[in-house]
Amino acid sequence: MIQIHNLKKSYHKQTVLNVPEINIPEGQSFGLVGNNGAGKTTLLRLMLDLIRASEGEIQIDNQSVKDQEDWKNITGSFIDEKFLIHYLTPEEYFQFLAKIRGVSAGDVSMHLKLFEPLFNDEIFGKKKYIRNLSKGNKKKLGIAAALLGDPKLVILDEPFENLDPTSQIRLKKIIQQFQKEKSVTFVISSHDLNHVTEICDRIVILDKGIIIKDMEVTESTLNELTDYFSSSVEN
Ligand SMILES: Nc1ncnc2c1ncn2[C@@H]1O[C@H](COP(=O)(O)OP(=O)(O)OP(=O)(O)O)[C@@H](O)[C@H]1O
Repeated sequence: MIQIHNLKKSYHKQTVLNVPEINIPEGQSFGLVGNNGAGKTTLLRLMLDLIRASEGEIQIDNQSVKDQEDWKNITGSFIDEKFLIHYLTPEEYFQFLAKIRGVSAGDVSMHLKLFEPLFNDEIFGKKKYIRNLSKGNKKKLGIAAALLGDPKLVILDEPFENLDPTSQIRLKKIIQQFQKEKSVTFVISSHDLNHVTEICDRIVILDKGIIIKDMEVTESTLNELTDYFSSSVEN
């Protein structure tokens, strides 16, 4: 689904990301962890052609993200609040998305039904503009939007950040449902080691833009991650 080759990103001659090779097969849930400034968001932004690489290439579904367009039809994403349209209400935003993604009103309603427990009656029917939603509720809306229209690939930057504990558990269940029933490929960055090991099959640790570990998730992965991040505390 995603192929990364010789990827480098530099700012003012300083390399912030250097990834020789990553291949993410279809249906995999790929987790990205690393301390602040490790390069996680940079990698996700490069995947979505929001910034341009200094060297190298990313392909989604065998298409170069910087030169081709069709990959956009199969990709859903939520990186930050800038992805939303703040002067719309959530209802208007989903009507807009339905139009551009060719999703029927019935399918939008069915989709939003899946998110009802997560939305907790705080997002729709409140006559509020998106700009007036809380940080956590904006995030919930953005994730629901990313998953609309049966995307084959979904890219999420820190989806659990700013969500209350109940919402984190509800979101995890929704992601697991999409993994099981729709075989969506996920790329998820997170600082939450527990959640990321629960929902991902593979986890990559980035540090200063470099891949430190690339692990298939097993029963021992959470301990390995905890050991890795604790050792940085001791050093
Ligand atoms: N536009 C920019 N100009 C200069 N440096 C940048 C720019 N964008 C990102 N960087 C640098 O790139 C590095 C990686 O940043 P990035 O946001 O990808 O890290 P991250 O792993 O997502 O961190 P966090 O966990 O804090 O969100 C950081 O050192 C950051 O300062």
